[in-house]
Amino acid sequence: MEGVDHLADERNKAQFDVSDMKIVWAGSRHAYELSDRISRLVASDPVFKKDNVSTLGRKELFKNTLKKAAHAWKRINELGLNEEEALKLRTFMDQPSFTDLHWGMFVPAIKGQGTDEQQQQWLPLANKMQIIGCYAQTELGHGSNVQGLETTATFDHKTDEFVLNSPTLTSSKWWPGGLGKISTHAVVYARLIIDDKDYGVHGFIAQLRSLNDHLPLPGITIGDIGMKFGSAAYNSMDNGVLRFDHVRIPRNQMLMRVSQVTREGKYVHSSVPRQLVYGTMVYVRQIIVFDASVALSRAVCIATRYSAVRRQFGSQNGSHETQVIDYKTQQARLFPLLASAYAFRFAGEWLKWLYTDVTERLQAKDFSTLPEAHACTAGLKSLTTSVAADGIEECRKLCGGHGYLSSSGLPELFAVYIPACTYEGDNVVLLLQVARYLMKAISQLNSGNKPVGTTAYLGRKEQLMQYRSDVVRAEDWLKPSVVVEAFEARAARMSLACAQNLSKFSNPEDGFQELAADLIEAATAHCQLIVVSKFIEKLQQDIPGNGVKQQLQVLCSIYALFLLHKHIGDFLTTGCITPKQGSLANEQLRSLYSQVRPNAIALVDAFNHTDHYLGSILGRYDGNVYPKLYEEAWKDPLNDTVIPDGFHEYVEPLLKQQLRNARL
Ligand SMILES: CCCCCCCCCC/C=C\CCC/C=C/C(=O)SCCNC(=O)CCNC(=O)[C@H](O)C(C)(C)COP(=O)(O)OP(=O)(O)OC[C@H]1O[C@@H](n2cnc3c(N)ncnc32)[C@H](O)[C@@H]1OP(=O)(O)O
Ligand SMILES: Cc1cc2nc3c(=O)[nH]c(=O)nc-3n(C[C@H](O)[C@H](O)[C@H](O)COP(=O)(O)OP(=O)(O)OC[C@H]3O[C@@H](n4cnc5c(N)ncnc54)[C@H](O)[C@@H]3O)c2cc1C
Repeated sequence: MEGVDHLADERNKAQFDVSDMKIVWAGSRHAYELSDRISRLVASDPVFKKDNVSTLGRKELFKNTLKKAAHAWKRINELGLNEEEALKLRTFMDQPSFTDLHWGMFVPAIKGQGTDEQQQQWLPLANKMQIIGCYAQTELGHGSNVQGLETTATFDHKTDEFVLNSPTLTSSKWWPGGLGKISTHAVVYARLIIDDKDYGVHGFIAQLRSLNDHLPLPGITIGDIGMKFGSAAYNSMDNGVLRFDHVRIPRNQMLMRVSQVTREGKYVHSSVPRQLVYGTMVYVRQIIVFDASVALSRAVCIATRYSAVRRQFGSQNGSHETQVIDYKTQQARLFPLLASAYAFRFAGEWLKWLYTDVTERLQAKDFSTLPEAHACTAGLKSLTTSVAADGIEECRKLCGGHGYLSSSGLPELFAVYIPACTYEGDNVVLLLQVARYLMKAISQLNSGNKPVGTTAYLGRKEQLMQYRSDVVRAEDWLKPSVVVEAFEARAARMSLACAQNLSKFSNPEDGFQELAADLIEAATAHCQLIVVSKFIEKLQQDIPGNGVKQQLQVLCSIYALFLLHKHIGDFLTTGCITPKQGSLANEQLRSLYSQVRPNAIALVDAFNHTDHYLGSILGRYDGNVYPKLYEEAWKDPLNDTVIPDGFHEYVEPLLKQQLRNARL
């Protein structure tokens, strides 16, 4: 029934004020109002309609994306939107496009690695979109191993230029988004060669296409790398291939904040750490953590609303069947994901703070927190994207058969989201970076170097090795200090065990390779500890709103105890808890699920997703699922005609043949 709220009863059950929770989720009243206003603006604009994208062919899809990107830019200018509002508008457009890389990586790379002069030269052009840029780092042969890149930038003393070259097939740039068809410029990562000496990988600004006719400049071979996973998904993006055949660029197009090449061809390294060449990745990884909470929240919102609408079994004397959300198995699969979406939101908020702090310190030439920022962004990017990707697929299964329909929104969300586990650093490779950071922190304990930041707990090594949980009742697991101590002890013991095993190898690198699987488990335990701790810290703040804090406390406990239950092997084998304490945690978890149940719909309403952004019939705000599913089926192009194309050509002759055979 149109106009009826089928989920009204569910909404009435809520024990907290959903409008206050919306503000907590958004981060502030300002962020909520901005997000609410821009999401509605996009939803009401017919150009941003997206319900047909999954039936478009690649070329049509790409053209449709260009149209939307251009329209977004037009609206941003017409409405005079600021940077924050413009970013939201592009987010709610919800179709990956070249502009993501232009604003998300090209511009930040120039800001982070360019000198003041270079910023003055390039940023005004980029900010007005008079040039469009991408981030060309990965090659056909190397992605994770950045030091292994093969593209060269050789200094020519005579002409004061660099010569960009792709010496091998494997040195072809491969993957950069926006590169394939649209970018006019790129930040290209290449090995700097001066007088036959290799100075390693540096960033260079290169023009790729003419600003007059958009054709590739001489010496440049460029194109799209082809279809990717899914139908629409990331195929709206022109991930590209690029080869240079001795292409010349002026010397001042090397990004020179970290190191410089003088007119005389002298290489000068400034006081800035060389790792700042990787700074754009740190910036984007931090955004990706926040984005993981959004992606997961969309899937959870769809699965939760649909689970309240869907009924199976349990009818007695003609009464309603049971809502599937009331099945304990459904709750045990769904509610930890709901809790994770909130947990990642707060971890993302904290990471944004950490990133801002490290950026301010860098300006003041304090580089001390850079390793911590790298380890935290790498680790949390890995943890949150893996959980979000698996979580979206779990939400599809939670919606049964209808979850597999394109109109559920879940297949598209999954297909577009899963590369997050790979781009900006493969998740395993990034966890190994965290493990290196942890092993380094442990190796420095004996030299009196007190670990700080997220590794501070390792400084209490002796105490954590003695730790035994004192939980005696299920409710004890609700105490934040009890949870944090157990997670700290587990993480510390796993890391210390790795460090001890590493010390048995004469060559530490051999040991690191051999123990890599254990090391990533230790790194995961460390990252989970960070997320749990940041959730608990959030709850120590003043959180206004009727019942809001109580709901968040329940979600925080679910997040922590679900992890404890899932990784019970770690907690038991490290001797942090006993089997009895493990089963008490599980008992508490069951009780927490029952507490979430009446609030579940309101907790997903608090994400404030519009129906346009969700793009899901199963997740509609009004819960009017069946009539809309039925209506949508008839819109499929196959239903344009009663008899499909090809029937007369291929199937009818078969049927006729059978008929003839039968008559004979
Ligand atoms: C305002 C607008 C915003 C718009 C929104 C934007 C959209 C955002 C959403 C994104 C959505 C879609 C975008 C998708 C686009 C995808 C883009 C890409 O994928 S770009 C390519 C990304 N590539 C990678 O991530 C490669 C992964 N590999 C690496 O990062 C490294 O090479 C590494 C770390 C694996 C290798 O390290 P290794 O140890 O072998 O090498 P080094 O010798 O280089 O390092 C030694 C030393 O340095 C430390 N280190 C490493 N990395 C960093 C870093 N980034 N920062 C600081 N320090 C770093 C390392 O720990 C070692 O330290 P040490 O103390 O010596 O042990
Ligand atoms: C959709 C998408 C968009 C992208 N956009 C861009 C872009 O705009 N610009 C850009 O420059 N790049 C981009 N990339 C490339 C991306 O950054 C790389 O694919 C990513 O960094 C992973 O590197 P790889 O492909 O070399 O994987 P590989 O390193 O080859 O990984 C293959 C396997 O090997 C494992 N492995 C690798 N090294 C180790 C190790 N040391 N120890 C243990 N296991 C290891 C990995 O875990 C993985 O299982 C994009 C990629 C995708 C999918």
